Amino acid sequence: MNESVCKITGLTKVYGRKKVLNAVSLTLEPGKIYGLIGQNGAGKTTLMRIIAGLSYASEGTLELFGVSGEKNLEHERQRIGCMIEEPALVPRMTAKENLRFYRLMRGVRDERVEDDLLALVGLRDAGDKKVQDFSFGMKQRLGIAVTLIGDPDLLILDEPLNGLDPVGIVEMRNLLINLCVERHVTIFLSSHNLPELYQTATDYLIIHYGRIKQTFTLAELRERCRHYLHVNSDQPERMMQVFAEHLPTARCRVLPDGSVNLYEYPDQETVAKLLFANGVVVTDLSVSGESLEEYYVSIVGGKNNVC
Ligand SMILES: Nc1ncnc2c1ncn2[C@@H]1O[C@H](COP(=O)(O)OP(=O)(O)OP(=O)(O)O)[C@@H](O)[C@H]1O
Repeated sequence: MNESVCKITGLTKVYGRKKVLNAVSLTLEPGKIYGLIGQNGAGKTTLMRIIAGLSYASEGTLELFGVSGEKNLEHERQRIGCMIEEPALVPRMTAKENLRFYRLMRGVRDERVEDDLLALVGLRDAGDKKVQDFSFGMKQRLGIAVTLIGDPDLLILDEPLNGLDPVGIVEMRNLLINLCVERHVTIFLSSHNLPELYQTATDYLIIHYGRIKQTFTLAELRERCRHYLHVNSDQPERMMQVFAEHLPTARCRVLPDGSVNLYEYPDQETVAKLLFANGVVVTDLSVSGESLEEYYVSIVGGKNNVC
């Protein structure tokens, strides 16, 4: 079945006079891990809360598993597991008691899920330990186990990597990939840890000031990140003038040392000839690749971006 897991059209959320989500449209397809990227306050949590039914849109439509309408959505949301901000765990209860509590709340009869889920998130030996004695990473993993009660088809995780140490991050990555590959869970997660997201997600969405600025797959990211032209010269300011005059549509990023990464440039030779013809001595002209982090900055702009 090829039905989308989530389809959003023209979604807007207004708080007071502020539009925190602005005409957001996106589709989440089954079997993928979507990484939602955006700076603080971009609207990531708000978007996730609306999909999860914890908040309502001011405008726009939301479809889950092919159905829309609030009444139907309420039913379909049983197929969603979500952890938005800190996992809601009861510190004085053990891990197993927490799972039991949520299992009963969700009306799942089979108590074997408690042990199964503890094993799945790597907490098999910590089931009888009180959550107040858990490390942060253990709480995050137990939080994920809670979201998996009821065998969800869509998992929404807001900053699940926050506060994890390097080992915890790798464990979380393996867990998420395993859930997607083995259990066919679609995952929608947000994170500021872009190097990690690069290794975990299959698809990306960049949200900027409440708007979806770009969506792309990992393959597209690799393709786009493969080439940019790094140009250095002995006259950085003159070089920028030449680019502004002759390559007005080229995207570029100025690095702190005055060198420039050019994206979507005509071709290497044209750029070299252009600079030469305008009396700029080029000291470096090389094609390189970039990271997700650099790509993100080139899309949303940073203080070093001038065009
Ligand atoms: N209940 C609320 N009332 C008023 N404004 C809100 C409310 N919730 C969020 N906002 C505002 O909406 C904007 C988006 O917030 P949101 O938490 O969705 O951003 P975010 O991308 O998740 O940021 P972060 O990376 O810091 O978690 C922010 O400007 C925030 O102040």
